[in-house]
Amino acid sequence: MAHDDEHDPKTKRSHYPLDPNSYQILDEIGRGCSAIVYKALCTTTSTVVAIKSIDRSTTGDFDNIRREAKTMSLLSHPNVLKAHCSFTVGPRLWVVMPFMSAGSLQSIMASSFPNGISENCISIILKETLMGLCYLHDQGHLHRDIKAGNILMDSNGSIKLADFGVSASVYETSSRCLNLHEITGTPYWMAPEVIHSYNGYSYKADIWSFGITALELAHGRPPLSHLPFSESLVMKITRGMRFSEYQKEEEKGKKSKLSKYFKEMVGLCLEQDPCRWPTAAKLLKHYFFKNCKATRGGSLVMGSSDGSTQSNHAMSAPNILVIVIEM
Ligand SMILES: Nc1ncnc2c1ncn2[C@@H]1O[C@H](COP(=O)(O)OP(=O)(O)OP(=O)(O)O)[C@@H](O)[C@H]1O
Repeated sequence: MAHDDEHDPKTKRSHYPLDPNSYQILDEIGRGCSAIVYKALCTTTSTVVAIKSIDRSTTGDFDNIRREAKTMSLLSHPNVLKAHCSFTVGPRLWVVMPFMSAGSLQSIMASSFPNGISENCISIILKETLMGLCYLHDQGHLHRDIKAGNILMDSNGSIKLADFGVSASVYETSSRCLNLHEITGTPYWMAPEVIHSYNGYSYKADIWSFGITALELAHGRPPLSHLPFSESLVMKITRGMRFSEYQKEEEKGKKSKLSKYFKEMVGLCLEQDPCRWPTAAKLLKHYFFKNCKATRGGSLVMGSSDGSTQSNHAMSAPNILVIVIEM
């Protein structure tokens, strides 16, 4: 049974001290553009946590970062990574959050599934991600950087949407409209309308990135990733990105490993006309997600490279070779 941090009294936000001396840094997990993420032990709660340490001096828009921390601490959904607390430590902002021991889907694929993961697993991962996205949209937030690198998994298979580094709260914009005339996100996953930016960023541009993420999980990399960033942008703008053409190219001479329901679902996300992109709630009702159960209903069991299966805790991302769903 997947463990739900938000509903565990041991991990309630108020239990986490706003004092750096209460955290013992154990390891560096990774580095992003302006942050270092550490695995740490909270000595007062005896809980392992992740701490995102952001350097104020190297971040242009510190307000945006504070918004990230604020947004993360106010959220409460099993599929959205919540911050336990945040506070400043000298020139840095520390954001304390649950530690997701299996890492991101991108790092899991890089170490064990370079050509993508099975459709059965994809359907569960995407359904959980979409439930998190639905919640964010309902709360008036855009994510703006949906990709496998921002979908985190813990050792018992629960999935959380993370990294609000570029998210924006719709309710914090003065006009309360959905046109945020900024280009943010990671180019391969960005919707053409965001690149054009004449329409601004809407909820539905998250849906485009969600569709790109589905393809990333299926093939191990996002479409056009063989091109440099700038070329991939030009291609999207000048030629439009036709999902059917991309899929034909991917499957040239091979038997398709993807079902018609997967292709149909992704096709909806990557419609050329943004008006036709479904909302997250509508997409969740798609047949592709009908028969897959969320992990809290059962448990994600991860098979190791020696062929054995383990229910949880003992697995580390590099050992994950097959993921089977036990219902
Ligand atoms: N709560 C967490 N538990 C475990 N690993 C995490 C957690 N949060 C982030 N990570 C990992 O830490 C690394 C750095 O994350 P971070 O969000 O700073 O940067 P990024 O997403 O790689 O890049 P960017 O700067 O573009 O956001 C990533 O590999 C990420 O998967």
